[in-house]
Amino acid sequence: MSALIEIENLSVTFRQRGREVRAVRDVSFSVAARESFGLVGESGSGKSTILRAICGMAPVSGGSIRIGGAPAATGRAFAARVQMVFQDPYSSLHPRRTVDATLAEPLAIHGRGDRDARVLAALGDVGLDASFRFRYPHQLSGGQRQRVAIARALMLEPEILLLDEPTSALDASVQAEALNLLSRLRVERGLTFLMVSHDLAVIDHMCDAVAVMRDGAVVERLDRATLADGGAQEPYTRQLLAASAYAAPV
Ligand SMILES: Nc1ncnc2c1ncn2[C@@H]1O[C@H](COP(=O)(O)OP(=O)(O)OP(=O)(O)O)[C@@H](O)[C@H]1O
Repeated sequence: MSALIEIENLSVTFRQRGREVRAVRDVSFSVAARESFGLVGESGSGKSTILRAICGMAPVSGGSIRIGGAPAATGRAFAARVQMVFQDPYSSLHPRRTVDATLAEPLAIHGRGDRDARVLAALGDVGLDASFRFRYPHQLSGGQRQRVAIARALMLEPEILLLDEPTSALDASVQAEALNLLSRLRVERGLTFLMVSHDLAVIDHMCDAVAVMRDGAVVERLDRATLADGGAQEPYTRQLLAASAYAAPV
């Protein structure tokens, strides 16, 4: 099976006040259709920048990003295939827009009909009943807000979700519910996930394979079984494992 997401020798360089920050250095990995792939690493290692580069929101200075064999692009057709869910739904949802308006917006932009039915179905898909439809973000809990953000990302029926620490702003119990919701939606809709987390327990729960990043580069790639067996080779990965709450099964 050919890869759905192919990242080859990707470099991203920010220029700030005459100084260059090489946030991503020569990174390569690929993600098969319906796979869930994780990017882990400490803060500042370049994980979010890779997701942003895929969406055309970071200055790519080398290498290539291909989606379904074609160069990643911006624009409507791309947005319908690839959607992003951010860490903090409070800042990613418009404070003065109701849930209804938030969910209907992508439909209007892309000229999709059946507005009301699609909005209600989307709410149901993320476990929210119709009473949430006309609420504003401040009238929702953190977990409910993230459900709305996930529903919005799914409105155009994308193939790929880019998930940037999607549950790290949530309490532990709510976090588990949101992860279960994402897992269920992935299976039901045949989605492909590329997920950033600093938490190896989350990655272990969600991902088939993972790339470990440090200083903008991938230091190790592991599949889930190797991660769970404590088979990481790189000292840096072992440090991350030791530092996270993650306990490998014995
Ligand atoms: N717009 C920007 N301008 C300049 N430098 C940036 C910009 N965005 C990110 N960087 C830098 O790029 C590097 C990688 O940042 P990135 O956000 O990708 O890391 P991360 O691994 O996702 O970290 P975190 O887990 O804290 O989100 C950091 O050194 C960061 O300061």
